[in-house]
Amino acid sequence: MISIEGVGKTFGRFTALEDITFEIADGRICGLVGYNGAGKTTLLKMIAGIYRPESGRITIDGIPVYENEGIKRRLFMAQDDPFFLPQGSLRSMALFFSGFYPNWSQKTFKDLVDFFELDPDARISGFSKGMQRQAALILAFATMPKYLLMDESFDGLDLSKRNQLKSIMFEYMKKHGTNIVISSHNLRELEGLCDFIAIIRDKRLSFAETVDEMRKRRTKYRIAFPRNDGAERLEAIAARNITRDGDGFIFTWDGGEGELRKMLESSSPLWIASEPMTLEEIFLDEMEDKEYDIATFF
Ligand SMILES: Nc1ncnc2c1ncn2[C@@H]1O[C@H](COP(=O)(O)OP(=O)(O)OP(=O)(O)O)[C@@H](O)[C@H]1O
Repeated sequence: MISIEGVGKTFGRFTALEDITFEIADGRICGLVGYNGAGKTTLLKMIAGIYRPESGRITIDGIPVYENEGIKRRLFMAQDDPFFLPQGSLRSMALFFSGFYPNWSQKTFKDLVDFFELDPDARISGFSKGMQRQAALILAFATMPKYLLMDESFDGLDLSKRNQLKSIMFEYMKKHGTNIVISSHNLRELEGLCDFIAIIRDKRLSFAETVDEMRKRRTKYRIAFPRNDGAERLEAIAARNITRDGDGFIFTWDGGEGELRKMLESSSPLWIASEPMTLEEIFLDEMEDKEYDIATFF
C-alpha cells in the first residue's frame, strides 16, 4: 500500500504541491492525472524516494520511502526522460540494473527484448524516441518491481505498442499483485486500464477514488422539455455543463436518475436518458476550465 499523507513540495520559493493525501491499495493500477505542470512527475518522484517531501510523509507498506534503500530496490520509476548509461546498450543496462535490483529477471528481460524486437547490443542512444521508451520499459519490468511508477509511459509509442504495453501491465499486475501508478494527461489512454484515479489540480488533490466510485457519483443525462425554459430548469437544480443537443439538452449531475426525475417532476420532461461518463468527460467536468476568447489573440 502506498500512503501519501499531507504531502507538499516546493522548489525554492515556488510551491509545486500542497497537502496531498490519498492511499493506493496493492493490486491497483492508479492513473495520476492533471494538466501540464500540475505536479504529476514531482509526486511520482516523491513516491519513488527521489525527492524528499517537505511536509507530510509518504510510506510504502508503512515504511517511509525517502530514507529506505530496501524499498527503493523493490520499486521502479520509469521516468519520462529515462536514464541510460552513456554508450549503453540494453545488455549493459541489464548488467547494471541486475546488480541493484534483487528481483531482476533475466528471463523477463530476454522475453521482452524479443517481444519488442530490439537489438540488445545496439547503442540505446541510437534508438528512436519510441524505441528508447520501449527499452526503458523492458528494463523497468525486468527489475520485477513490487511498485511500478510510470511517468507518461505511453508517450512516443505507436498504437500497437501502446496496446501491447497495456497487456503487459495487466498481466504483470495480475501475476504479481503489483501496484502500478501511471501519470498521464491523456484520459482516453487510461480508460479501461486504470481502476483508480487521482486528479491533481492547482497544486492540490482534486480527488482520488476508484473508477467505479467516480462513475457512481456523476452521470451524464440527456433530457427534453415540452417548453422553452429547459436551460433555466436545469440551472435551478445545479446541473453542470449544460449543452443543447437537438431539441433537448445534455448535462452532468451528481446524483441518481430517480432523484433527478423527482426534482424535475414539475417540469414534466418529455424524456430523460442517462449514460455513463468517460474518464475524459469526468476530468473535464472536474476541471472547469477558464474561458478565453482565443479569437482576440490574433
Ligand atoms: N526541479 C525543479 N525545479 C524547479 N521547479 C520544478 C522542478 N521540477 C518541477 N518543477 C515545477 O513544478 C511544477 C510541477 O512540475 P511537474 O513536472 O511535476 O508537472 P507535471 O504534472 O509532471 O507536468 P507535465 O504533464 O507537463 O509533465 C511545474 O511548475 C514545474 O515548473
